[in-house]
Amino acid sequence: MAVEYDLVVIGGGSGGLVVAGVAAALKAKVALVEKHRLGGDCLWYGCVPSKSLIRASRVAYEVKQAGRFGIYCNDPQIDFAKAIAHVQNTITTIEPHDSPERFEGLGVEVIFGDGKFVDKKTFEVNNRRLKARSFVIATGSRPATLPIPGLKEAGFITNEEVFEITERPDTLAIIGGGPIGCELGQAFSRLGSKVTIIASRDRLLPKEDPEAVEVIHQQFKSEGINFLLNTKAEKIEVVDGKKYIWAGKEKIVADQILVAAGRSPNVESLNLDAAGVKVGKKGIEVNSKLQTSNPHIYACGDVLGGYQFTHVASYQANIVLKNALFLPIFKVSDRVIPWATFTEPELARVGLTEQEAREKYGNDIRVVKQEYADVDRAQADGTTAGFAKIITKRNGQILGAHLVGAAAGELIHEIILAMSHNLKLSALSGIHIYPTLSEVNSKATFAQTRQNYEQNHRLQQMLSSIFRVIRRFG
Ligand SMILES: Cc1cc2nc3c(=O)[nH]c(=O)nc-3n(C[C@H](O)[C@H](O)[C@H](O)COP(=O)(O)OP(=O)(O)OC[C@H]3O[C@@H](n4cnc5c(N)ncnc54)[C@H](O)[C@@H]3O)c2cc1C
Ligand SMILES: NC(=O)c1ccc[n+]([C@@H]2O[C@H](COP(=O)([O-])OP(=O)(O)OC[C@H]3O[C@@H](n4cnc5c(N)ncnc54)[C@H](O)[C@@H]3O)[C@@H](O)[C@H]2O)c1
Repeated sequence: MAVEYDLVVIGGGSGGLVVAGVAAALKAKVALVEKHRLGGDCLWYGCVPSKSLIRASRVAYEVKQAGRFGIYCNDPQIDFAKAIAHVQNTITTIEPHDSPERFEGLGVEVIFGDGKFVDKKTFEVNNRRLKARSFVIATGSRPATLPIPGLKEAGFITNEEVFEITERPDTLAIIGGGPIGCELGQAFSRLGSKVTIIASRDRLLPKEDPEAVEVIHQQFKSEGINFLLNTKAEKIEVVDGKKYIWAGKEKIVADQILVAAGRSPNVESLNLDAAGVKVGKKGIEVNSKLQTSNPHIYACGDVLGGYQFTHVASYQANIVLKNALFLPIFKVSDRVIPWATFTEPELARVGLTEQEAREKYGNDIRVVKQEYADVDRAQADGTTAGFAKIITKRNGQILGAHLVGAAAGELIHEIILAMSHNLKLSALSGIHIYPTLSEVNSKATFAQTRQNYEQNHRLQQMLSSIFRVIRRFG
């Protein structure tokens, strides 16, 4: 039976927009169904506003720290509402890139509405029944809710409200020590809030290399950010307009509570049972071709509950659109998935951690660590905290890298490129501009070469003998 569309995409965020835009550019007939507004979490409540607020807070911090360079300023006067205005202006400037007009111009039919599947091949929205060769679910995620007694009654904010408050809370309690809790915790602290992060695990950012996280712990302590580890918020009460949070042995008082304790996939309203699409504990289940349990329905992005990043949603979107429009032969690989947490210092990673590499390859691995303090530019900039840790197989094949330090989120791209092209660690030894922070990568390779040389006693003896002989002949 003929169908109206090649592709119906549900959800117009980082994943869905890539699928819809590229498919339309390839001349496929595409409908994009969005329940709210195009752009998704990244534009409205995620990457864009958080990085804009972080920038404002970094300026405040640098002004406060300027004395160490002999530059004396009064403590910065912080107009919080103006910092938020910078955040909102950034969104407004970027938004046209994700606008319905732009996508309609690309040939996508944009339909606003909250629809549902009625059977395995039909999606219904605004009383219209859309039939397509393939569907893509890219509905993203939302903040996970916490069953903490008193939380709802006390009131709280999540990433969906935090970028719109115009009054800075004097005291802020954050539940969750993941990337949202840490990025926003540091930003609010630098903008003048007294911040306490309540984290259920034994360290902040538990998905990251423990040594790298220790650098963040030290920085947070030095900035007066309070964080409680191995602690859960247990109950909340409001007394005289203040929120009191019982957490382990502590009772924290806060003007505002930010919940950042993980994500839930947006699947409930889609009637996925009718479509034969299975949902697991974390999100929609897919195979390596990103097909759901119904092979004509694909899914990508946060709704899978896997790596929840904009660039991963867009990587997956590119696989989905090829499989959905042409032949389902393309597979995702998680060998080279990078990400960065934009605290200061930044923390970036790609590939395996040291522990994962040891579990997989036993003693066939090498770990090389290069401190920022040995990089001249880091000394000049006064950004000496941190290191690059690169994990390789004995033959030099790069398995993973963890950078914590200034501009780590930029510097890791050299390693991502090397890993993507299966280049060995030695590929990073090429000429690097002096003095730049990127020398942290080339110095790591030299450190590895030096380590190898120091362990190779035969080579050292041989060279010694050769030079002895050469010296005899003047
Ligand atoms: C505070 C914060 C900071 C972040 N910072 C970064 C960062 O620095 N770097 C990074 O890579 N990632 C970051 N992320 C993660 C990033 O925002 C997400 O991984 C990314 O947006 C996921 O894209 P997506 O397409 O899966 O979902 P989204 O971009 O959220 O898009 C989903 C879309 O589907 C729509 N939708 C939902 N339900 C339905 C329905 N039933 N019908 C139709 N439409 C529906 C939504 O309205 C939305 O437009 C951050 C996230 C947060 C919360
Ligand atoms: N720079 C970036 O790329 C960036 C920035 C922010 C968010 N993100 C994405 O958004 C996702 C969601 O971020 P997140 O920080 O909400 O989630 P997360 O799941 O990564 O971290 C949440 C943390 O909260 C803890 N937690 C859960 N329940 C708790 C409780 N009751 N009390 C105390 N702690 C509790 C968890 O142990 C976990 O460490 C991230 O995983 C990431 O994929 C990315």
